[in-house]
Amino acid sequence: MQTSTPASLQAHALVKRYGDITAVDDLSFQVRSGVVTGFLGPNGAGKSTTLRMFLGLDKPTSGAASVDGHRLAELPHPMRVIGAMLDARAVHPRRTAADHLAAVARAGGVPRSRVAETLDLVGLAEDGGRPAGDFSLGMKQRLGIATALIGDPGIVIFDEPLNGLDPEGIRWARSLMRDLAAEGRTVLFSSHLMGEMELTADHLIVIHHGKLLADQPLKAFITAHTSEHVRVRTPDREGLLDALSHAGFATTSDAESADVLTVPDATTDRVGHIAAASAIELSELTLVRDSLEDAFLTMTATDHKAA
Ligand SMILES: Nc1ncnc2c1ncn2[C@@H]1O[C@H](COP(=O)(O)OP(=O)(O)OP(=O)(O)O)[C@@H](O)[C@H]1O
Repeated sequence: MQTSTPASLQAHALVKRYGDITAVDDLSFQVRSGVVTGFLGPNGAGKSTTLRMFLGLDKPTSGAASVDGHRLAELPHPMRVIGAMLDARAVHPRRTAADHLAAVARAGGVPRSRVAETLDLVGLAEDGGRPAGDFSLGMKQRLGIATALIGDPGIVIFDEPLNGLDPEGIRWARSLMRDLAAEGRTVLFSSHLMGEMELTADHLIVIHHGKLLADQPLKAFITAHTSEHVRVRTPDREGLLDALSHAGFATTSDAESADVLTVPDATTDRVGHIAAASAIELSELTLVRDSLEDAFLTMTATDHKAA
């Protein structure tokens, strides 16, 4: 696939109100090419509304959502610049997958040869002649992704692309997004599957109540909003509690199993050494790092209290 000139998405002081509801509230961020950017936020945070404004499907109340420095309406061949999958179910059920893609290609001034290429790319080469209404949810997702890619765009937006995909499909979609970014494209996707986002995204944009909460590399986000602790299991709980306390560690017990202790701000080397020095037997010694999900829940919970 060919990559067009460097592409990016830019939200500038973007606001969208629906009556009394402020769905998007003074949002500014930029999405870079060559990396996979995850768009994260709780239900109702304003993700879909923001994506719709980039695609010209919703008009900002104020501010601007630009694609390659332009409003979408100003681009002569938008489908060759940006492709999106917002709702994979938005396909006529009696139309075949190939006919659906051919109609989209025709409307976008894209050569018909892209239909077979794109069906192949998403693993539907054998299913192009079948009505989309007969497709499973996972196959519809693949067709939605094909629709986004038909114009060979430099920018792709996927809203919940992993919904309905089986484990093999999820792995496929993950590597597709990574490949698209490696080709220099701009990839923005939203997902509620945070484990998947952690495996797929390089960069995160986090919003809550329509406002920007974070715009940073995924690893930096996790480091900034989580902590590490040592989990240690011992048959001599009292002895270890005593030894750790003497060494200045504030230890908490696991609510579910009394023989498990949690030691914040410690290393496994240090805890292992303290235990050995007191001849205390350990049956487990693990450094536990919080996940993206932990980081996200911590951050949105904090913000909720502050709001
Ligand atoms: N057409 C509309 N009319 C009125 N309110 C709307 C409309 N579209 C969205 N909203 C409201 O705007 C807010 C943001 O919705 P949006 O769908 O953008 O959130 P989201 O982050 O995509 O949520 P989800 O993860 O649940 O899809 C919500 O309060 C929603 O009810």
